[in-house]
Amino acid sequence: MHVIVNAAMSVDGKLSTRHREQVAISGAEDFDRVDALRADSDAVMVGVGTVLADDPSLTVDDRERIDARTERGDPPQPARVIADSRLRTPTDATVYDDAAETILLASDTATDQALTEARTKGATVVTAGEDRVDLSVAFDRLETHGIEQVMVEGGGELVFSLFEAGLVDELSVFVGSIMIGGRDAPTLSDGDGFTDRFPQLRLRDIERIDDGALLRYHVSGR
Ligand SMILES: NC(=O)C1=CN([C@@H]2O[C@H](COP(=O)(O)OP(=O)(O)OC[C@H]3O[C@@H](n4cnc5c(N)ncnc54)[C@H](OP(=O)(O)O)[C@@H]3O)[C@@H](O)[C@H]2O)C=CC1
Ligand SMILES: Nc1nc(O)c(N)c(N[C@@H]2O[C@H](COP(=O)(O)O)[C@@H](O)[C@H]2O)n1
Repeated sequence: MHVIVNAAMSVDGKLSTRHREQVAISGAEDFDRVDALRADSDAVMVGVGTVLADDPSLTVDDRERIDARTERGDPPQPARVIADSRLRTPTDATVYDDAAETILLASDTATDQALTEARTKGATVVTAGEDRVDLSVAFDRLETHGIEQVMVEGGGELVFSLFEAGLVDELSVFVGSIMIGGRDAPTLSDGDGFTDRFPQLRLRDIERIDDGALLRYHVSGR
């Protein structure tokens, strides 16, 4: 599995405000780059925190990119993958529309009722892990669904866990020219944080986009 994490953060490293309300940090050019990255992926993944905060669509917008996917034999849209141990994705969430396949990664804590509801809404549920989703096991199972490249869009809890598990191959982060602040505002990598064996990244390139900077890294490991 090839895993690319992509996110947009303020100059002070925040993904959104302390209210966890979505902030447009990227400009038009960066959102278009994100659309192209989605189109090149088999799946677009977020944590359930992002679904609850943003109610995202996680779909490709550009018609030509959708057509190019079908021409090469891929589904028109990448699958949407949500790390959602207890199946908290609301039944009226946009990810339950029929625009793309939706795969919920759950753990053993998901109740039978929640499993039935999610499946009734049309989602595929993949169970991995006792408490939280075991991301390594879940990714192995996604590979059996033909998913070889995943683009992860956040949020900070999920990004930390992926780095902690050594599952990230590439990171691209757009640094927008705004300051958000707030000790409780989500950052690019939250979770418990690292105290040693910090993940090592190698800067691949820097590009000016909109009024910000796109930083692209290879992840070398811990
Ligand atoms: N600027 C940007 O590019 C982006 C900004 N955002 C912002 O980030 C915020 C949401 O981020 P955040 O709250 O961190 O939420 P996340 O999207 O990272 O979701 C976190 C949740 O995922 C579930 N989860 C399941 N398995 C795991 C695992 N192994 N490791 C970690 N989490 C797991 C957990 O819930 P459970 O235990 O119930 O399963 C956890 O609470 C919002 O404010 C959103 O607007 C989000 C994405 C991109
Ligand atoms: N790349 C990027 N730039 C920003 O400024 C953002 N706020 C985000 N947020 C992510 O995009 C998702 C919304 O996707 P849809 O447009 O609804 O498909 C959101 O959930 C975050 O993951 N990303």
